[in-house]
Amino acid sequence: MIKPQPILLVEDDQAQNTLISAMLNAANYQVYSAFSVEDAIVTLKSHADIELIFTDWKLGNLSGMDLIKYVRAQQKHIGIVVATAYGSIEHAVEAIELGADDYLSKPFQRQELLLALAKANKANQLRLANQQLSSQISEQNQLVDIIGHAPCMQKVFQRIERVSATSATVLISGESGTGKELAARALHQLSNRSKQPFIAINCGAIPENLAESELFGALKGAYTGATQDKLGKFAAANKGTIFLDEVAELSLNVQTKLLRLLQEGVVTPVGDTKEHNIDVRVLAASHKNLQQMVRDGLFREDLYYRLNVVPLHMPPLRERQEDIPRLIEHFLKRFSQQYGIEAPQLSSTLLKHLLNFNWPGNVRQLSNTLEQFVLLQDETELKENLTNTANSAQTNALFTLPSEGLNWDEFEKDCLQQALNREGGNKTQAAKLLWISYKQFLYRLEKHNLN
Ligand SMILES: Nc1ncnc2c1ncn2[C@@H]1O[C@H](COP(=O)(O)OP(=O)(O)OP(=O)(O)O)[C@@H](O)[C@H]1O
Repeated sequence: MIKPQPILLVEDDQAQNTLISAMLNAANYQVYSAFSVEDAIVTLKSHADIELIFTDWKLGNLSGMDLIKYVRAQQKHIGIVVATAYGSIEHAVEAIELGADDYLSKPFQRQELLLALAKANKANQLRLANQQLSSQISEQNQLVDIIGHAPCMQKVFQRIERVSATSATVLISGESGTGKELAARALHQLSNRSKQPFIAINCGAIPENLAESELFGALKGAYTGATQDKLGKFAAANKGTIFLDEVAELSLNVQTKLLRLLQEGVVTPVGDTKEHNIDVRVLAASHKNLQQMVRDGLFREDLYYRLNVVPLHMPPLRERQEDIPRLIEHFLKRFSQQYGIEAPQLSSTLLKHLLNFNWPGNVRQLSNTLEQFVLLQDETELKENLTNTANSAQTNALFTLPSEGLNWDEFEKDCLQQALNREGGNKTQAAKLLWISYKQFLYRLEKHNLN
């Protein structure tokens, strides 16, 4: 036998109440009877399982209208059917406008009553499904602290959610300011390591000669100035997550040690002979093309594959313009709270400006721009700044050929020579400076007899 469905019957006429109760009981409803609006509210509060109400319109001092208002204000998923006096269509209209699902005009047949209740049940289910859907949608507007609703961001969210439960290494790519560190933090926060440390390191900011001891630790006396044992970042992040930003900047020597950690789960501090076990999840990021660096012999291929178990690409802001209004709202709120200043209103022309700008510095640039706007509240200056950035980006992007032209061979030779001079004859570094592979660099040196 199907479990009876709880229903609240609100009818102030004792005889009617008993009659309708009997009809409903026979149709497998579990009836809670109330004789006034106040009575009904008390019953609703004490029986959270009630999802259906059948109420009379006229109820002493109050009316069905007050009950509908109360229920809808509580946003409860409750189906409501109202019984109105014969001929009072205006009450029926009012009831529906206020959120009742159906009405019955008195007198009504048993069959009509059951049909109206079935309709209200259906409407109720739809409301519930809609609310679940919209709460899912609003979840997808943001994952931890990452805001984004564009389809490309939804893919990012899905991937983060899928791999956050694992300890898989993730290589996060994307231009500067696209939220790579934010994604790494989200991966950590959604993992079961979230209570353990999250350590972010900018590999490009550590001097090459200190990188090994910074990351893997060092024993006292291992190098000049090591007056005591030094705990490496990996050991500090034990059981947690380490985020290696600008991983492309690590020297080949450090890359080798990192590979050993990823393969064996051990580190050897500088000056130590023993290996130490470390349980750390490694996340890495780079805005450089690591695959190209592998081809150029600047990044270990085996390490690249170890890091790139799960690739995660953060799209540039210009490819998800639809997210800009949401981000603007987020940053205006954040900075106005941070500085205790009321958020300024954006004019529609400024908004258009912000939407059409191509944001070479991505979300970071948008955030900085809005921080300045909150502080200065100067729309003209903001527009000017954006225009200047756009112009300078354009000038930087293009090399201006002198009007008289140039001797290409001489120009190339000059660049090679200057790069060598600047890097003290170090060909690997000189090649990097010119953004060409080491092989290409050697080839060009030979071409110009610069060997
Ligand atoms: N989707 C986003 N939602 C909200 N804030 C964001 C988003 N993306 C980036 N930000 C904010 O923009 C700034 C830059 O983000 P983050 O440092 O994560 O970028 P990044 O890609 O790691 O940059 P870099 O390569 O220069 O280190 C931070 O203040 C971050 O909070």
